[in-house]
Amino acid sequence: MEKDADGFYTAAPAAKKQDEKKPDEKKPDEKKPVEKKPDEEKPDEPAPSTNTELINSTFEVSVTLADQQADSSSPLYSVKTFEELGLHQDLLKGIYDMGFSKPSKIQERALPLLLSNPPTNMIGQSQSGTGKTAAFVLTMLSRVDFSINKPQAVCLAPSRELARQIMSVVIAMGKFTQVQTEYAIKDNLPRNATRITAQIIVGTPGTMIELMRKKVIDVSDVKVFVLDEADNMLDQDGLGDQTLRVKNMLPKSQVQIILFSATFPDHVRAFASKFAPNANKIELQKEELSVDSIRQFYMDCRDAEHKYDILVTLYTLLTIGQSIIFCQHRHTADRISARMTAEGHHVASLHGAKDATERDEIIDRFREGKEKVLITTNVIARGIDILQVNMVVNYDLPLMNERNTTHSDDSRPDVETYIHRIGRTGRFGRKGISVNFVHDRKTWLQMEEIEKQTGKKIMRIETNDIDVMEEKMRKAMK
Ligand SMILES: Nc1ncnc2c1ncn2[C@@H]1O[C@H](COP(=O)(O)OP(=O)(O)OP(=O)(O)O)[C@@H](O)[C@H]1O
Repeated sequence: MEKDADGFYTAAPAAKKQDEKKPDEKKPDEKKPVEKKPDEEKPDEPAPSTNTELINSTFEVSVTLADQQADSSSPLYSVKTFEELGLHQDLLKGIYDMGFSKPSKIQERALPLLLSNPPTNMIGQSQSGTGKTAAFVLTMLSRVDFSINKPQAVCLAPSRELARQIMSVVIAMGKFTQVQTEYAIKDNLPRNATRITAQIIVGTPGTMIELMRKKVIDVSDVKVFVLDEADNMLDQDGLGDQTLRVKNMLPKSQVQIILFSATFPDHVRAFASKFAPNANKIELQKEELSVDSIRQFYMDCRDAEHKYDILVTLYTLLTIGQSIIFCQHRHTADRISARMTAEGHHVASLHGAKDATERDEIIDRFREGKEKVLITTNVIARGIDILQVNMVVNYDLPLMNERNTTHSDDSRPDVETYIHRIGRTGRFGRKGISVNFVHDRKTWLQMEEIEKQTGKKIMRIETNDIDVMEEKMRKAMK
């Protein structure tokens, strides 16, 4: 199969891990109030290594995997082949047609468990960009009886953008099968639709509930229920209620429940075990949560306005590959993009307040590389797989109060969302960098908490000398 313009199935060599240190004495003293941190307060960091090549998204996957074989701790490492995983010939053809030559570690470990009979539930965790989608898509495709024109597999995702992406994988992997598919996302079906006969349905919970309630989706033959970004889908502060309603509409027995995510915070893990009883579990240790191919940085900004100035200064660097800029609020995303556009820069903004058609157009343009810089909110923090994205900027750090609107004063950092946000880059062994903007004591402490919880160093890039800043960034991107 030809690769799409969005370059879904290409890969580049993995980044080498850097052993860099942020001097401890430069962190604010916990006991004393911390002043704003002007750049000159801290010495510069050691320059990152430049001995790797620029990301080349036209490299074939086999190159990446050959590289990865050497490191058995890599989430991309595998000793098995797809043939050994017992997949149907038509699915093998689909996989190879996508350019996959070997399973990744999560695929190697999860697929035998997912495909064994009788079907067993699964709670699977693996870092961002390591191939979880293929694991659950292959399971759905393997379990569907193509001679029956009724829904048999239902997959929920937290955003329409992710649902559309998952569907593109279903279609690509199922290319040599007779699979029929349908979306359950807003404004997709005609209002008078009466019955979906497709075997695999991918959507978001609200629309899925509506279609099941109206019996447009007949659930009686459903045998696989997948939650991608499962911790988010089950979180009572998020989509938990809706997801539970969908589950309660499915047949009580016979349904294999499959939960996948890069993160499973403790409070969700317990609920996940009830939601998917007796599940096989593949879990990550806390220190393994994010991949090492993402190099993390921060920039000291004097105040909120300085954040904007720095972002504008970074513009050329943001467009070397593609970049995603995450903001806390929709209005911030709109305001920054309007201002940058007025100043002659080319950026796009995407958030949940835009209508469905516009959202689809924006993400498609970004996928195709027609937009290089996307300013957005948490709406695309999870799952979105665009291989050319080599930089993520946390213009605002993610906070718990965005997740839980009933606790609007909760300014603790949302570490899970942080892990997912930076995971939009550095996918399947590619290199990527993330940059956090911090501008006062509060944001500094939030970032420090993220660093503590993820166990990964976040290195400083100075902002007081633009040339030095640019130079460092360019090096980091190599
Ligand atoms: N076995 C494989 N060989 C080569 N490329 C692969 C393989 N499996 C997956 N990929 C590619 O790796 C990229 C990341 O995969 P995927 O989107 O499934 O990651 P993920 O684990 O679901 O990430 P996230 O946690 O961000 O949702 C995709 O572009 C996918 O096509």
